Order: sequence, then C-alpha cells, then structure tokens
Amino acid sequence: MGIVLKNILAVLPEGHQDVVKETNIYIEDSRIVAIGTKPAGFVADKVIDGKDRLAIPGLINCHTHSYMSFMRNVADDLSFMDWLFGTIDPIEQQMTDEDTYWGACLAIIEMMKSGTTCFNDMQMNIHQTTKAVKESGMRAVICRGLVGSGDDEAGQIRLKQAYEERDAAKDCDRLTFMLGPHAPYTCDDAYMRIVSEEAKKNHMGIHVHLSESESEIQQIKEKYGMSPIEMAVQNGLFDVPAIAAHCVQITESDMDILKKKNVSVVTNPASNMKLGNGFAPVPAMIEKGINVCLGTDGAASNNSLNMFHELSLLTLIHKGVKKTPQCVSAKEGFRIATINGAKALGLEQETGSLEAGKKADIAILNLNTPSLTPRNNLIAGLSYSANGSEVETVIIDGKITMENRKVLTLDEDMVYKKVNDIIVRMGLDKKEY
Ligand SMILES: CSC[C@H]1O[C@@H](n2cnc3c(O)ncnc32)[C@H](O)[C@@H]1O
Ligand SMILES: [Zn+2]
Repeated sequence: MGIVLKNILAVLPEGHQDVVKETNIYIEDSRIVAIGTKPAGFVADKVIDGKDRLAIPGLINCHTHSYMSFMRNVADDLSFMDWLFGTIDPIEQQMTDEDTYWGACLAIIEMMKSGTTCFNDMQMNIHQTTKAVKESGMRAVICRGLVGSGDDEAGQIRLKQAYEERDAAKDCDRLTFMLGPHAPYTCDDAYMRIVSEEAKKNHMGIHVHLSESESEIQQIKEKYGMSPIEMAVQNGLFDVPAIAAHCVQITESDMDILKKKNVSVVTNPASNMKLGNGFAPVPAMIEKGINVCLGTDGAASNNSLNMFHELSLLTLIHKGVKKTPQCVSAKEGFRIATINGAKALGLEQETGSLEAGKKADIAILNLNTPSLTPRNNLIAGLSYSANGSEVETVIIDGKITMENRKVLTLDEDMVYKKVNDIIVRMGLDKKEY
C-alpha cells in the first residue's frame, strides 16, 4: 500500500533541531520510504492533499496507565497517598479484565485523537491492553506492573505473567515489552533485585515510578537510609535500559546517578501538580544531559491523556517556577514529546521523527484552525497553542487509523457506552452533571 502526503508542511529533523518545510512524504507498507522526491517505482494507492496541513511525528506518551481511563474524575483533589491507597487501590481490587480492556480502548481513542501514536503503559491485567493495541493499530510498550517483597509467591507470579503476556504478542511488531516494578514503596529491595536480574536475563528494559512525592522520599529514607534513586541504583534497576517516571523530589546527586546510568526520565507535569507533588527539575535535568521525555500518567490523576495539553504545561511551568522564560523552549519541548520518547523506549530507529526508513507514525493537523493561525512559527504553535483538536488524520505503522477525526479501528460509541456502564456498575457514578 503506497500513501503519499503531497505538498505538505512537515516538521523534519535537521541536525539536533526540527524545522518546518513543505515537502512530499512517501509511505510504503509500514515505513516512510522517501521525503521530497518520489522514489523509482513508487505507486500511490492514496494521495493525501497537504494543502493547509502540517505533518508531525506522532507524539510519544512515555508514562501512562491506559486502563485507568475508566477512573477519570472519580478521585480528585486528594493527596497522593490518599488518592493511591485510599481511593484508586479499592477500585482496582474490584475491576475485571474486561473493565481494563475498555479503559485501554478509551485511552487509545483519546490519545489517537490528540496526535499520540505510541505510548508506554504500566498495567496489571495482562492481555487486555495488548488486545486493545492490536485492534486499534496503535504502537505501545507494555509493562506488567510488579509489586512484591522478597521472593514471595505473588511477586513471582506477576513476573511470570509479564513473560506470558510478552510471548503471546510475538505476532505484533507494534508491541514491545518491559518490566514495571511499581515503586520503591511497593517493591522491597530484595524484590527489586530479583526484577533487575530478570530484566537483565531476558533483555528487557525497566519502567518504574521514582521520587514522585515527599512522602515517598520520607518512607524510603526511614526504611533504607537513602533516596529512592539511590535505592534503585543499589538494587540494579539501572543496569538495564531504564525509564523513571516522575523524579520530582530529586537532588543534584540523584541527577548525577540518572545521567551516569543513562536513565530516561519521564516528566508528568499535570499529574504532579494535580496530586500536589510539585514540579520536576526539568531544566536542571536537561542541563545535565539526561534524556527527558513526556507522559500524561493515567486519566485518574491528570485527568486527560492529551499530550498537547501536557506539552503546553511542560513548556510553560518551568518558565514560571524558575522565573526564566528561556526554560524549556518550544523546540526543546517538541523534541521531548517526540524523539526523546522514542529514545527512552528503545525505538529511536523506528519512530519519533519523520525520516526515510522509519515507521510511518504521523499525525496530520489542520492549519486552518484558530489555534494554528497565523502560521508564523508552527513549532511554537504546537507547543503553546495547539490543543489536539487540530489533529485530523493519524497514520501508524503506515496504516491510516484516524481520518477526518473518525477513529477507523475501534467502535468509538461502543467504547463510550461500555466505560459509562462500568462506572454505574461500580457505583462510582456521582450523577454530578
Ligand atoms: C502495578 S500497575 C500500576 C499501578 O500504578 C498505580 N499508579 C497510577 N498512577 C500512579 C502514580 O502517579 N504513582 C504511583 N502509582 C500510580 C496504579 O494505580 C496501579 O496500581
Ligand atoms: Zn504512573
């Protein structure tokens, strides 16, 4: 199947910068085969007219819990530990596999409609998110969330499930897998060591929540006499490619460890603000050369999976916090939301930028929209002005998954109905319209 995006403005990499240029993008099967000149023998089955349109690499959401979409707006304005253990945990105890499948479908619809083409998920009900990813045409990294202590049986079972899920999805190359030790306050040091060894043996990366709240710092200090980052490095978590979500409450020496061990940090500004956890020191991490990428966290703590919303926060809040308007520029922010995410997920050769040879993971935005008019600086427009509703067409792995804002791969109305039914069944419907 050949698709050409004809005479389209596109965000293209030029050295370590992105530039906007008018060009043609040629797609064959799952990949971009050429940008600019038509390759010999290329046959277009579909021509997308690029007039008044902007092609961007699909955004990469590096930390979410897609199943949690069905918990949107059910646990608001609570402190972090009350939110997690007092409200979310009891709901998770009663949710079924099917609930998590519909939650993941809803998340995928929301992400696709706002230009995300790849996400990194931490979840607990295996086979459900993978099913939603396979059906929807999305790209994802799936991490079985792991909690445990020592070599307790439950922790071992969860590890086995991680492999079972990975092995059952071998037929889908849009899916890759990592291990997801939840956090230092839910995995003790012995279990962290087991997970690290397993990751090493199985050539898998690690995705972990770290240094998110002051109460986490306190708990880990009391238990181990060190910071969560020190606890993680001491137990081998960073001896494989690692992604640390949050890193809000970190010190200079924590940052040195993250840099030395090549850990990618996912910043989640909305979730960190909403749960009252603070602001990650993103400008300092960038300065140190740490690979910073962007995530939404789950819809129960954000309460949105719209990466344009997150990108806007990322490029605004640090200017305010540091009283420095140069902090996290529009161009820096856009790369954090795209190529840095691909690097973190080990997918840099495949996605994260529009380049010949890479997978065709592309969002096409309508420029004849109030937020993207006038067209004087489109990367600033993407970081500061866009809200996601400009995304008109989405191509993932060379397939059109959304056209004229209609998701072609999932039944949107069915998903909305199923998720509303879950909330009623669980008695979470507060009827506060
Ligand atoms: C074990 S699967 C994932 C686990 O993580 C919980 N969770 C969701 N968001 C956060 C967050 O910001 N910090 C810590 N834990 C979080 C989720 O409820 C699941 O239990
Ligand atoms: Zn999280």
